[in-house]
Amino acid sequence: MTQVWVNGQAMASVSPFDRGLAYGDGLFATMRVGPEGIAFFDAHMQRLQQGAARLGLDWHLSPELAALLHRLGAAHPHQCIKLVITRGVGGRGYAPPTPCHPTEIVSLHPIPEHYADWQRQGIRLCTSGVRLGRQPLLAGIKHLNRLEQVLIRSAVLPDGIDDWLVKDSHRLLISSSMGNLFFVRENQVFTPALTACGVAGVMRAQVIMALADLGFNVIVADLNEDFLHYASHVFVTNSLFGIVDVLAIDRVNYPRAQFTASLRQTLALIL
Ligand SMILES: C=C(O[C@@H]1C=C(C(=O)O)C=C[C@H]1N)C(=O)O
Repeated sequence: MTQVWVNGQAMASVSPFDRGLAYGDGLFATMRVGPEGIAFFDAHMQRLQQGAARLGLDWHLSPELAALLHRLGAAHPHQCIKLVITRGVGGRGYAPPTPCHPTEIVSLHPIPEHYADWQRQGIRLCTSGVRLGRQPLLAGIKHLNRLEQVLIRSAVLPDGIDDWLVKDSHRLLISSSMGNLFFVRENQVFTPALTACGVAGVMRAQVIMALADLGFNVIVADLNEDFLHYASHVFVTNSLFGIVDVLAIDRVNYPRAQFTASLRQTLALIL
């Protein structure tokens, strides 16, 4: 059974009037536990803090929550810890309560077994018919409103396809259903800007820094569909599967990049 803590209490429940439930009014982080605790813990907390500021949600990491997360991280290597922060209990309408008392939900999960295969073998993507709406106020943060992703993942993947490529309503390339995209061409690596929609993943930020250290010119920009043909290699990142090579998108095939394996090694991402 999934283990869960609500506001530090094991197996406690959440109010039916919690705004996370009513409006998706909150944020979340999905963190991989490596051999030495939660990977990129500070970066995850920083992104939650930035998301909270964007939503005007008065949340700060407390020593108690940090201690619980670190304790779980130490006790459950190679698992996934999910942290959900909501604005807490509110009345019936949209207007946020002041002050708010955020709800913190921590849960422990296995890492999907096929992610190790994805790392070893690479994956194939196919374009989703669901396009993301553009909302700069929410772009980049990992807020709880994920109905677009639910619609994307509700469709049955064609045979031999592992995940969806997701575009926005302007047909710009944004992400896979759950990871950030990188397109390689010679010494340049391009990744979508995510200023109108999408989630700026913690792994994306780590990979951007590591690529710069390796001497790549990393370009964060709006990318149109031409990039599918312009790129010689493509890979996708998220906090659980780390870095996964993309072998094909629709009818375009890509050889695996030489450097992604060593990047996985450098960032300690190997599953
Ligand atoms: C949906 C969740 O998180 C997203 C999905 C994954 C994943 O399935 O690999 C990883 C990180 C998130 N972008 C979740 O339930 O944690």
